[in-house]
Amino acid sequence: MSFLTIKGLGKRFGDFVAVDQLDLEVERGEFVSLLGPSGCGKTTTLQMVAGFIEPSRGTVSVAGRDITRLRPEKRGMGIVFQSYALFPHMTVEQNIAFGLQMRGLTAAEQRQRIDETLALVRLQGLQARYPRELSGGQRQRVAIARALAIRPEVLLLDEPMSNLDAKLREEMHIEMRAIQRHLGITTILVTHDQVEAMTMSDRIAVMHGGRIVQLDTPYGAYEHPKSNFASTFLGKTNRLEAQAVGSTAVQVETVELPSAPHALHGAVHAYIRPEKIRVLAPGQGRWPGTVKTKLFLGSHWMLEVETALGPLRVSVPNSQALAVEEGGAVALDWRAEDLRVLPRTEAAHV
Ligand SMILES: Nc1ncnc2c1ncn2[C@@H]1O[C@H](COP(=O)(O)OP(=O)(O)OP(=O)(O)O)[C@@H](O)[C@H]1O
Repeated sequence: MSFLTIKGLGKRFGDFVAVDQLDLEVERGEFVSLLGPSGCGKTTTLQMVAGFIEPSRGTVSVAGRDITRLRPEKRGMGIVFQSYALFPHMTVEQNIAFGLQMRGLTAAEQRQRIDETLALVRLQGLQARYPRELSGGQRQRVAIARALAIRPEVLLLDEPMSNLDAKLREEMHIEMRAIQRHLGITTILVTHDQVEAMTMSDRIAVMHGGRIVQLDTPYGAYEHPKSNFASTFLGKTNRLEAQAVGSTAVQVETVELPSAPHALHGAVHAYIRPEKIRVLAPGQGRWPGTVKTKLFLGSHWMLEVETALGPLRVSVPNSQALAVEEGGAVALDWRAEDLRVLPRTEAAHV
């Protein structure tokens, strides 16, 4: 049985359905991200799990116990918000100690817990500082320390990295993931940042319109998106308007393209990721093209190539020699199984 179970959870604000019949089972020690665009219902879902918003329907259970009507402070959950919500008039140590005092730990127990937690988030030596005397990254560590100090069974993270600069954010993803694994703490992260979700999660719940439209490993969600929404929201992709032909091909304009196996008929979308396309010398691949744009992005080049199928974005790793310039002729090719096929129309909410 799963550790954290969300069943038929829904929230209406007046006539507006913010979260619609959401089901999710999270295993003990698992890290699951709720990933989706602004307004898809991620935060509302997290707030219902935390107990700050009362659900219109459905239940939340932890270890088999229904906690849907339990007050937030009785749920034993650690929470880190985007704003960190530190107490400005308290030192780092006092911020961390607050939850421990509320739980009645003795002074000696508090001391030990604070020292352990400061070491865990690498903040030793800063316990006497006030939040205003810390950098953004340090403040975020205090917020994480405060959530972890109470040894929660469940950790809820609401866009906790979004105020950090890109480099620090990347470091924190790796560090936070290591801490979460080390403690084996069941975690739900809310984010609209797909890299964040992919780096940290065991599984990603892709959300759209108040529902989970795909629940998968990061690799599965990226490589095998099950909807047009998931396909375009996670990573970059080229989308072709096509017609299904048999079960292993599609037709684009008058051109037939072998594809990954599908069971579709009629109008479809065919997707090919930029990094799945190979750039070859003219005549050496199936699709002749002209390079319209060539951008250097550090780890890779991004090309836009005009072809008979339309403009295609192609990503070429920096490790690969790329002799072609803008205006130059190339040939493109890819493996049939990398051309994914999905229905063109989806249910209204997907
Ligand atoms: N108290 C409220 N009253 C009315 N509508 C609300 C309320 N809270 C949220 N909503 C609406 O519910 C929808 C979902 O909001 P929610 O904050 O859960 O989205 P989100 O996916 O977390 O987005 P973001 O990433 O922008 O925070 C939004 O359309 C929002 O406007």
